[in-house]
Amino acid sequence: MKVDGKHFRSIWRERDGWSVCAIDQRRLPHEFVVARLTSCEDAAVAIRDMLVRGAPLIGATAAYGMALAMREDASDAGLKRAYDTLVVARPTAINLKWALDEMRASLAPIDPVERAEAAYARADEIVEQDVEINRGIAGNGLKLIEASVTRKKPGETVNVLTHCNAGWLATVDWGTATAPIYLAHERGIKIHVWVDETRPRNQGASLTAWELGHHGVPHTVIPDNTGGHLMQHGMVDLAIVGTDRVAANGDVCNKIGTYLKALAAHDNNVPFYVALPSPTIDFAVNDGIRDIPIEQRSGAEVTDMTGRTADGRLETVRIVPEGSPVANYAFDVTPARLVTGLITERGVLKPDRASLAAAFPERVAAAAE
Ligand SMILES: CSC[C@H]1O[C@H](OP(=O)(O)O)[C@H](O)[C@@H]1O
Repeated sequence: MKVDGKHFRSIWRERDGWSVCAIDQRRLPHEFVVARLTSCEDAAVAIRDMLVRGAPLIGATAAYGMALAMREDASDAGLKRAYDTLVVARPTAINLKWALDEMRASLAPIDPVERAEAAYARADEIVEQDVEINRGIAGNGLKLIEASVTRKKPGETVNVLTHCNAGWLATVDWGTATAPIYLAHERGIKIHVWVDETRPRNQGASLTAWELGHHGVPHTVIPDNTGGHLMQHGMVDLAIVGTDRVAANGDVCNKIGTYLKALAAHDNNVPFYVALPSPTIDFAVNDGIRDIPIEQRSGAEVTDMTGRTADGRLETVRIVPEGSPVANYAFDVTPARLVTGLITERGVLKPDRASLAAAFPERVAAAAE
């Protein structure tokens, strides 16, 4: 999307034709730094350390990681080593394994001498497919925002709450949860976004607020615990969040705290939507709460905060007493019963197995192979 009028994507192939550029999201919102990935290991570290993050972008980065690997060693052993290196970079977003499976399916059957070129071509397809899918999510989600407009007085603003960052920074472009928001904004609909800061890494405060602000979308950053109060007082017309993995039964895995927002939305009759591209559906998992692996990250993400001092320096400070144990669960799972609908590129679906299978039969078949 736009950064002060200039179009950007979150990841792209450098002009040299082989290295890969990605916005270093650990540096935002204070610095806009573009990192250059030149090896499979670079891609794996970028995913693990959250230089790039967000399920679809993790998948795109892994796809280019496989292409970088094929430049280094296109043998069968090299292909396996690259897959095994990248697939363990983070455990929860299914897009990582989906992208690697797609790359391996394209590369394993062909002559190793052809693999590097084929890998870049397939990775480019995955990148462009993400953008097209997210445009579809935008159009399908827009209908929900337009329905909200009809329920309000003329000229009133539609207030959307979102959690974490499921914006263009979490994908190649457009985002998932933010795609309908950007399209509504472009169509002149008066829209405002309540942005959950999303402790501990503050993807909302640091990334969602940054991208909405630089694209000109009205928004307000709120502490994570504010959403319930806003919903009780009719200040949220709908919630739209992203997801890292949707189980076949419609359970939704997303950033920690999503479940609590869904509970508040259910208690206040606020529509709670989840936006996702079909590669985020895991038809191999039938019970999200039981079977989706929840990443636990370093306690330093909880004990420390990084910010800009009054004189412009970036400083990291400790906010938890030395010696106090911390727990850092990066995701939780919202049961399907709390989800109003799943906004996909093929429409807004009920969060259940039959609806998901009917919309994406090819994904069901692939999971059964
Ligand atoms: C469109 S996927 C966005 C999804 O990914 C985020 O997790 P992380 O920042 O740890 O990669 C969060 O769960 C978002 O909803």
